[in-house]
Amino acid sequence: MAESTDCHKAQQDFPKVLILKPIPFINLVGEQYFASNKFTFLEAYDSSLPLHQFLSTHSPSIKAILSSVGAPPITADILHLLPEVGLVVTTSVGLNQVDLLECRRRGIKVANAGSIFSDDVADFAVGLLIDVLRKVSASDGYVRKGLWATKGDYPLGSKLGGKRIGIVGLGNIGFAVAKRLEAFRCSISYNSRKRKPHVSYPFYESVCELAANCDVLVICCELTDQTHHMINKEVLSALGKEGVIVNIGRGAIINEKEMVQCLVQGEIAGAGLDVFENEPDVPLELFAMDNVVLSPHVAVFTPESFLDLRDLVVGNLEAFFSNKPLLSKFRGLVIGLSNSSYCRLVFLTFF
Ligand SMILES: O=CC(=O)O
Repeated sequence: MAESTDCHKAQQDFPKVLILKPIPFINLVGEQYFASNKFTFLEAYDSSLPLHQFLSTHSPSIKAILSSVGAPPITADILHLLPEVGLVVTTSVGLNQVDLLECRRRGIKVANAGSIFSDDVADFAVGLLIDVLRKVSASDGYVRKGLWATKGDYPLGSKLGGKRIGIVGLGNIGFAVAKRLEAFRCSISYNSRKRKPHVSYPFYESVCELAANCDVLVICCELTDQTHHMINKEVLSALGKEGVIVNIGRGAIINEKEMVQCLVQGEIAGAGLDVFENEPDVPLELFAMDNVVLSPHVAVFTPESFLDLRDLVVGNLEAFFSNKPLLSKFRGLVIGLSNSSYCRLVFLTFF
């Protein structure tokens, strides 16, 4: 009895890691998956208290935050209520839900999911593209509705091989998409914040110019103030009537209203979309289009990648609570691949 009381007390003394919203797909592995004997989680979403009150009540014990896609943003206001926080770790690659500048100002370290999901996301991007070009989902629907027997052949799709692919954001994921599409004999060019010195693919400084010289745009960049609505009517018109857009980045990188208009008016040929501006809401017009393939923000990972995610997230938290550097594996990738998120991570963890 005394032992269990001691154990309970020890747990109460553990530093707390705040979670604002359940981690996506946590049901695949169970809540205990990220457990450790170095910290305990504090789940704000289980409390009946209003968030601000909850945070103020627990603020002295909250030393870190675990965030994820779709979780409430980690804003300057939230951080202001949590002066003891020294680390924000995310299960996502994207860090758009975290106020990075405020973290830097407060000396808070930030760690994302690094390259763990790059292969999964890249596979999915290629899958979406093949689906749009070769009408896989659309012809599946045709067969299921019994239309093959009554209406005859379904229109043929377009060949992937030989297509000119424009990668927007040549980070880890962009590279993985490019490598896969090279194997399909596509030609690759890219737009990024800066030309990559060791990359031989043609670089376009303007995304509009890239679009004008490509058949397909694959959006792989981060959502930032600079990339918000970067893909607009002008870019889509430059892509042209035969052009296809694939988005596995973030919905708001595309001006969704203008993209829908372009699709309705046949100003581009099709789209493969895993992300949307106001998830889980998807513009209704898209539902009726068989040149558009839709998925519910699932490109990101597979159950197989969860194990690596656990090692990285728990490893980063344990390292932080043991006053050790965040996982070195992570930094190595950062420097080698110069993905923009990683560069930020290096910046934030080395200041
Ligand atoms: O979209 C998913 C992620 O950023 O991990």
